[in-house]
Amino acid sequence: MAQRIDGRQIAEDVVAQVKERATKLIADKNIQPGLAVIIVGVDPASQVYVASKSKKAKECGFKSVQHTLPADTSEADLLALIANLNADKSIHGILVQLPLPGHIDSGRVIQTIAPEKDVDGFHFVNVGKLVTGETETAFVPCTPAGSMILIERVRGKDLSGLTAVVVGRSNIVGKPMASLLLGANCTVTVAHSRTKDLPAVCRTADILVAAVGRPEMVKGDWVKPGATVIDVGINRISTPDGKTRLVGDVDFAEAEKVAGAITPVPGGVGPMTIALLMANTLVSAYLAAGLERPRF
Ligand SMILES: NC(=O)C1=CN([C@@H]2O[C@H](COP(=O)(O)OP(=O)(O)OC[C@H]3O[C@@H](n4cnc5c(N)ncnc54)[C@H](OP(=O)(O)O)[C@@H]3O)[C@@H](O)[C@H]2O)C=CC1
Ligand SMILES: Nc1nc(=O)c2c([nH]1)NC[C@@H]1CN(c3ccc(C(=O)N[C@@H](CCC(=O)O)C(=O)O)cc3)C=[N+]21
Repeated sequence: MAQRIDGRQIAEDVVAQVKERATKLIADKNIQPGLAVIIVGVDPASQVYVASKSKKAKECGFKSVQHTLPADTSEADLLALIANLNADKSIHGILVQLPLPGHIDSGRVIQTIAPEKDVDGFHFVNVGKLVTGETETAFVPCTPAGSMILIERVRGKDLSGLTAVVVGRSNIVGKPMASLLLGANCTVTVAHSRTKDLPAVCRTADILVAAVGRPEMVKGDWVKPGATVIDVGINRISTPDGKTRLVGDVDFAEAEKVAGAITPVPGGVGPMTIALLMANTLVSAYLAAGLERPRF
């Protein structure tokens, strides 16, 4: 049976480090890291995530502000709020919860966030830095960055020469995940909906990352024996008793019989995403103070 990677525990370790360094920044420099989260409209699932982000930020000793805007907020009003937060010295991180309502151009919104406050790592400047290896000053998207920490906990820091397969090519998860693995000297394949014989491609992977949004798509016989499996998927499905439950993109019951190590859903990548958001906000505050970048 595969080792179960405890994302909740590892996320707690990261949060504890963030909190310690935030306390030091406040004591030594009188700078309190500040995170602003913007949510437009009231999607229940988004509200849960946003609430847990604000709670974690407070736990870390950050200033935490939340802007909840009505679903019919104009793009101009949202851009004006971002401009205010860009200019606000007490705010080091700005996160606009995605997806946004259809009448708002999310690309324009993301590119309006000052790159040095873009703790999601979605701005072109940060994307470019990641792809070119400028990781000293880049913000790396939280989900892939958190997934890398989980991979390193299992395989060690040296991933050179390992074969990695990332299923999914979104700008939020798949592409930055592939960049990080390539930066770590893995041989990387990015698979997607047009990939031929996906099971065979997946079976080549020493490290298999599933970021697809299809409940339990990756089956046990897609997994190379001993592989490290990172399940990014968060899918809410209905059960026969009329309730709902969260499942990943990997068929956990099957895959854990074959994999060397595997993340559960919930309790795997999800908590790491929130922990890395805190880490990125701390990094932003350190860089704004002219201090050396903390590493996680
Ligand atoms: N744990 C966390 O913190 C986070 C979890 N998530 C979850 O991760 C999952 C992926 O999110 P995201 O990247 O935003 O999703 P997107 O919908 O943006 O991207 C999905 C990707 O999967 C590919 N895909 C879809 N169907 C198939 C298929 N049948 N076979 C192969 N590839 C397929 C798509 O291919 P194509 O490009 O060809 O369409 C696309 O590249 C979701 O479940 C989401 O909820 C997301 C963010 C954070
Ligand atoms: N600008 C932006 N940045 C994001 O990072 C972002 C976003 N928009 N939009 C939505 C997605 C999704 N996302 C998750 C974060 C935490 C969990 C998480 O903590 N999940 C728990 C379970 C939570 C539950 O029970 O519902 C777990 O997996 O254990 C999941 C998903 C961040 N996202």
